[in-house]
Amino acid sequence: MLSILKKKRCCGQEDETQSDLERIILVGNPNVGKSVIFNHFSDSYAIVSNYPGTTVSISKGKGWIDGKEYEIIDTPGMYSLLPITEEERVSQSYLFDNDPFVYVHVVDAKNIQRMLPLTLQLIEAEVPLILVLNMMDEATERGIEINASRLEQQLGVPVICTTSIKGEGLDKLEEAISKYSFQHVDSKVVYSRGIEYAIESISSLIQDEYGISKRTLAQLLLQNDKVAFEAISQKGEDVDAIKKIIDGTEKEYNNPLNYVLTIERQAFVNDIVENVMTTGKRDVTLTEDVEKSSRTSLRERIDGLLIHPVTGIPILILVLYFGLYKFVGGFAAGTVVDYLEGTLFGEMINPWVIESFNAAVPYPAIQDLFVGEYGILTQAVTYAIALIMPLVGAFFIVFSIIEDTGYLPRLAMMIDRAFKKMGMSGRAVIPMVLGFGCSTMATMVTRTLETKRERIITSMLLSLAIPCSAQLGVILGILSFSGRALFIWAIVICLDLVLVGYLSSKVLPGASPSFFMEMPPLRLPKLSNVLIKTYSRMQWYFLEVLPLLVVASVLIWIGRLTGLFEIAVQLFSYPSQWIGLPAEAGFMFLFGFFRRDFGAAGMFDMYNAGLLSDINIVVAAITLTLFMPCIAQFMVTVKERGIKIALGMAAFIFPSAFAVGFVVNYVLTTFGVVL
Ligand SMILES: Nc1nc2c(ncn2[C@@H]2O[C@H](COP(=O)(O)OP(=O)(O)OP(=O)(O)O)[C@@H](O)[C@H]2O)c(=O)[nH]1
Ligand SMILES: [Mg+2]
Repeated sequence: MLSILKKKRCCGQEDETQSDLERIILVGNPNVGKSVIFNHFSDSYAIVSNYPGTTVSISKGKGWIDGKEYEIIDTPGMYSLLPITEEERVSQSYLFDNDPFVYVHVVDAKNIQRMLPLTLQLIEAEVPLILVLNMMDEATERGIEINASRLEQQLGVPVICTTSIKGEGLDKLEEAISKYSFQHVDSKVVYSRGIEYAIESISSLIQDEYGISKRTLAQLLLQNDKVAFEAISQKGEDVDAIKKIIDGTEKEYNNPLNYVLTIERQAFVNDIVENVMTTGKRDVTLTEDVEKSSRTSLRERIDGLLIHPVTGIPILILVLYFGLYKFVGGFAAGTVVDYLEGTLFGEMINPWVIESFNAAVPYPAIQDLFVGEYGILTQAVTYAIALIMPLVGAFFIVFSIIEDTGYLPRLAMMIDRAFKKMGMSGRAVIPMVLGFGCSTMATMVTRTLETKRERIITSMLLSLAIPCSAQLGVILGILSFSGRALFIWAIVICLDLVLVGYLSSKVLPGASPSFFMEMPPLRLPKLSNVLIKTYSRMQWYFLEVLPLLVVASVLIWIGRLTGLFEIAVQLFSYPSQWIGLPAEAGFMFLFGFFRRDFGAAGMFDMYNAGLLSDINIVVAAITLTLFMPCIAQFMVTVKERGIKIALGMAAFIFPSAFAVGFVVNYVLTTFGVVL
C-alpha cells in the first residue's frame, strides 16, 4: 500500500519545477475528490481529508496513461474563476499561466447544481476540458440519477462518472484522457444585454493572448479581479478604456457585477440540471441547509449532536480527552516514550553506541560531537526517534481519523460564534487544530481564510498559543502528575489565546469575516488513507525536524568548543530565573528557539533529572507553550505574511511568554498553591 509513496511532496511543499511532459490539471470545488484522483494517476501523494481546503498549494506528479507519460497537477479547490481566498488564487493563476493538455474538472455528483457554474466558466474560458462527476456512490445513495450522456451533449465536453475512492470509473477517465482532442465549444451562457455588450467591448480592446479566452478575461475584469488587471497592465493593454466600460456597466446595474454574473449563470445551470437530473432530490449541503434538513437517518442525527453546543461541547471534550490526553499524552508520551527513550535507547542502544564509538574513535572532541551529552547520535537521533516520532505519529493518527470523519467542519460551525469574538470565523478552526500537529503546516493552511485580518490573527495565535504535537505530548505526559497542574496550564493558555485574539481583533482594522463553509457528509475513515496520510506527514515532519536537530547538535558542539554555548545558556538563564526556574533551564529555552518540540524535549530531560519543582513544571510548560514559534514556522510566517508582520509577532510573543510565566509563578508561589 505504501508503495505508492514513491516520491513525496505533501503538506505544503511547493514545487515550481516545470517538466516537458504534457500536463493534466485537476481543478474543481474543494472536497470533491481531486486529490484522490491525483493519487490514483500520479506517482506523488497529496493529502486527502474530509473537509474543504485540504490542498492549499499545487502538487505535481507524473503518471502513465495509455502508454504515454503526463505531468499530473493537483490544485487547491476553487469555487469560481474569481478567487476570494488565497488558495483559490493559487488555482486561478494556473489558468493564466499554463497551457495544459487537458483540465479535468472534478465535481461532486450529488451537488452538480452548485458545481456546474465553474464548468460553464471553464467552457467559456475555452480551455481543454473533461468533466468528472465524482462521488457517484453518494449520489446514488441519495436517489440522485444523472443522465451523463445528455449532460455531455448539452455541454459539448466529455463527461465521466466516477466513485474515485473505490477506483470506479477511473478506467473510463483514463480512456477519455487518452482519446481527448480539443474542440472549440461555444459558451453555454448568454448574459443580459448590458453585460454581453461590456464583454464584447472589452474583448475587442484586448490585443494580446492570455491563457484564457478574451470573453473570460473580460468577465474577470468586469468583476475587478486583481490578477486580471495585473495581466493586462503588464501586456500594455488600454486599461483606461477598459475601466471606462466597467464603470459604465456598473452604473447600469443595481447589484455588484460579480453578483449579477453569478445569478445569471446559475439560471443556465438550473436549466441544464433540470434536463439531466432524472430523479431524486438535489442535496445541496450548505451550512444553513444542514439545520433545516430533517434529522431522520442516523447520520443526520449524529450530525445534529455534533453541531449543537449542548451535546457538541461534551463530545469535543471527549474527543480531546481520549484522543489527546489518553492516546497522545498517556499512551504515546507515557508508555511508548518511556520504553523507547528510557529502556531501548537509554539502557540498550545508546550505551552500546557510546562504547563502540569511543573505542573506534579515540578523539574526545569528535566523541563529544557524536556521542556526547548533546551529540548527534545521543541527542538528535534519540530525540527524533524515541521522543518526537511516537508523539507526532500518535497525534497524526488521531488527527487523520478526525479529519476523515468530517468532524472538523462541524466543530468549525459550532465554535464560529466564539471565534468571531477573536476576529476569526469558524473556518479558522481547521488551521488551529492542524497547528496541534505542526504549526508550520498550519500556517500555510491559513490561506483558506477569507480576509487578511483573519489570516494575520490566526497566524499570530498559531505562533503564540498552539503547542505542536510533540510539545503537547511531552507537556501532557509531564503534567499528568497532577490534574490541577494540567488544569492551570490549560486555563492559562486558553485565557492568553482568547485575550490576545480579542485584543488583536480590536486593534486590527477590517470587518469580521463571514462564515461560510461546506458541510461534507460524515464518512467512515478509511484505514488505508489514515495510514498513508500519517506516514506521509511523518515523513515530511522528519525531513524537516531531523536536519534541524542535527544542526542544533553541531551548533551546540561548536558553541561548547568556543564557549559561546555557555554564554547563550547564561543569557537565557536570566529570564528563566525571573520566572522562578533554575538557571539551567536556560538551555531549554535555547533549544526551544530551534524547535518547539526540541524545547519540550529539554524540559523532559530536566524533569527526569529532578531539577524542577511542581510549580516550576507548570510555569515552564506555560512559558514554553507561549514561547517563540520555531525557526521553520517563523520562516513560513515570513513567506505567507511578510517579514514585518512576522517580526512584529515575534517581538510580541517572546516577552509576553515570559511575562505570563512571571505572573503565573508569582501567583502560585505567593498563594502557596500546592499541586
Ligand atoms: N464516498 C465517496 N467519498 C469520496 C469520493 N472521492 C473522494 N471522497 C472523499 O471525499 C473527501 C475529499 O477528498 P479529497 O481528494 O481530499 O478532495 P479535494 O477535492 O482534493 O479537496 P480540497 O483539497 O479540499 O480541494 C475525502 O474524505 C475522500 O475520502 C468518492 O468517490 N466517494
Ligand atoms: Mg485536495
